[in-house]
Amino acid sequence: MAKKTFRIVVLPGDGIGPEVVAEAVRVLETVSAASSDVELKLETYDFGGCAVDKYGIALTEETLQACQQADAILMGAIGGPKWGVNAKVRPEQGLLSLRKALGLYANIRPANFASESLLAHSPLKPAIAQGVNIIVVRELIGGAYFGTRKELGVSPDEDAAWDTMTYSVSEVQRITRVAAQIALAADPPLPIHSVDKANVLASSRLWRKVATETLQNEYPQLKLDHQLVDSASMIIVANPKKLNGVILTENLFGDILSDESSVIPGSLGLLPSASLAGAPSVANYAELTFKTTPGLYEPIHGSAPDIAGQGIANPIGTILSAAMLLRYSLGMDKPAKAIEEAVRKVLDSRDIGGEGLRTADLGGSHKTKDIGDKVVEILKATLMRWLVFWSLPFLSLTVLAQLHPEAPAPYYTLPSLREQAEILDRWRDERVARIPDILKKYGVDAWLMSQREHAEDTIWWSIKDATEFAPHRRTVVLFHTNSSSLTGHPNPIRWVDNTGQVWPELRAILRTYQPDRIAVNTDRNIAFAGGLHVGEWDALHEQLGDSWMEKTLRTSS
Ligand SMILES: NC(=O)c1ccc[n+]([C@@H]2O[C@H](COP(=O)([O-])OP(=O)(O)OC[C@H]3O[C@@H](n4cnc5c(N)ncnc54)[C@H](O)[C@@H]3O)[C@@H](O)[C@H]2O)c1
Ligand SMILES: CC(C)[C@H](C(=O)O)[C@@H](O)C(=O)O
Repeated sequence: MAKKTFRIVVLPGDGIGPEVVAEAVRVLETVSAASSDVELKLETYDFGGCAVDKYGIALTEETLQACQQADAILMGAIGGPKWGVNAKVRPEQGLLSLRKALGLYANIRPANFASESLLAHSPLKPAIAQGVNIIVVRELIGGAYFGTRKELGVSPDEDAAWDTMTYSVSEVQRITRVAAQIALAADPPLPIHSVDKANVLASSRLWRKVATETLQNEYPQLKLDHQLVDSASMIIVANPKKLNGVILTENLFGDILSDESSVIPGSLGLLPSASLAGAPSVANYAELTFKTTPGLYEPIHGSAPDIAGQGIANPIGTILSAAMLLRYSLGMDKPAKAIEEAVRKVLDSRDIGGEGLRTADLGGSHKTKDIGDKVVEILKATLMRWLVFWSLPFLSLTVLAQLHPEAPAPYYTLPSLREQAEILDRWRDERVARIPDILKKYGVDAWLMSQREHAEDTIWWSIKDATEFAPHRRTVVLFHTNSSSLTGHPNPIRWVDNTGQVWPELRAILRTYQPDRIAVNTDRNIAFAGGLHVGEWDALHEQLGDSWMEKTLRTSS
């Protein structure tokens, strides 16, 4: 089978950029070489100060075109004193143009500990820093960065300069949706802290209103609070865990707050970032419907001119950016996790079984390349273990065939029907055990399924006993969260009804349990086998009455 090819543009940039990118590139090459179905094609282009020196501009047409055609971009860092704030052409302009041209409106910057062993390096006391897990979701192509501006010395008012901070409803809606998707990807979902300056700025009042409405209307299960940016910046140093979850904020505030929170885990050199043109991919690359989410991935630090050229920069932030690239743009979550695991092992101290490697920013003397070598070594071992594991049946058949060239083709026997039923029931138990968490994730307290013989809910087939063929005359099932007042009852509670007794029992249970939101499967299009059919919906309504039906939430199965 032909390998699926992903095109990755690499922009090493300036200062320590090329040094840290070289290590992340080796990591991606390792993943590509070990994969039997994916090939990562990496192409390097000039971007930033190095492009200013060669071509007079930071972002050439050729580089822009390559980025537009790529599945994802890996960047190092750009800028430096050579092209400082007073320079005619600044590399930073190239980065802003690239973000705008690619529509990279969602900047995701996690701040957490890649290894618990780094706690001592935090500028905060360990008790305050331990457990910090903040993901800043920063709007990246609006606000003061891209509003109209006037420089000093330009008429009409030559003594003045200004920038304007503008936001539209749709710009706030789309970044709020990305924050919500990221919050929902965690289990349980993360709270969202929206940060603004609504007590002063008009654009912040719009931000607060639209973020609130979008979350209330589209993601009512998520928790939202609002913080003013000045107080949020105090909380980040005084009690950062209070902001654990997703910080949703506009471009300029996000630039500042993400730098502030990023130093908590010990060094700027540790943290990755992603800039996306849409919500991160949740599908796997092997699924038929998979589509890449274009994105640019870079460490959160700059070009660190003070240490450039010495081979001592910390490459971890860039290596973790490569992991984010695999996960968010290419749908390759498994190798992404393997990279994160290898990084943790490299950083974990020796007394807990890690390698304890440290670059100078973390008080050590290991070089950039030492860290890359070790990450690659551990990653290779993991990927090799997977390869052997998956090819074991194939290998043993090949060996068998060689030992007995005349032997008939080997075949597998199925287990007995009783053993098959035991296996199927074990799978069923695993599925049902996940349901309470799924209910919590989607913010419902219960899930009610009612059905008749010959009008079965499709979900039925995945939760029934292996030896059951169809629901009885009427079968009603009520799933609940284990943390509810129904703890002690089986989950699900199930009634097989031939006498009509189910309804009083169900009403009694609901009265004791008092769920606020009850999910019910219905499907208007697939009358039978797609959830409740019309007659059963009416029966439910008649038996439960309006007050309970108002608490139901119709979900299409
Ligand atoms: N996205 C980007 O490319 C980006 C981001 C921020 C700054 N910059 C640019 O980078 C240049 C330098 O900016 P700055 O000095 O304010 O910030 P910086 O992040 O480059 O450096 C700040 C401090 O952190 C240290 N540091 C940063 N990354 C490190 C790493 N991987 N390992 C070890 N130590 C590391 C540096 O040595 C320096 O002491 C400026 O031109 C700025 O505009 C670029
Ligand atoms: C280099 C600069 C333009 C950039 C920004 O301000 O967005 C940087 O600080 C960042 O956070 O990536």
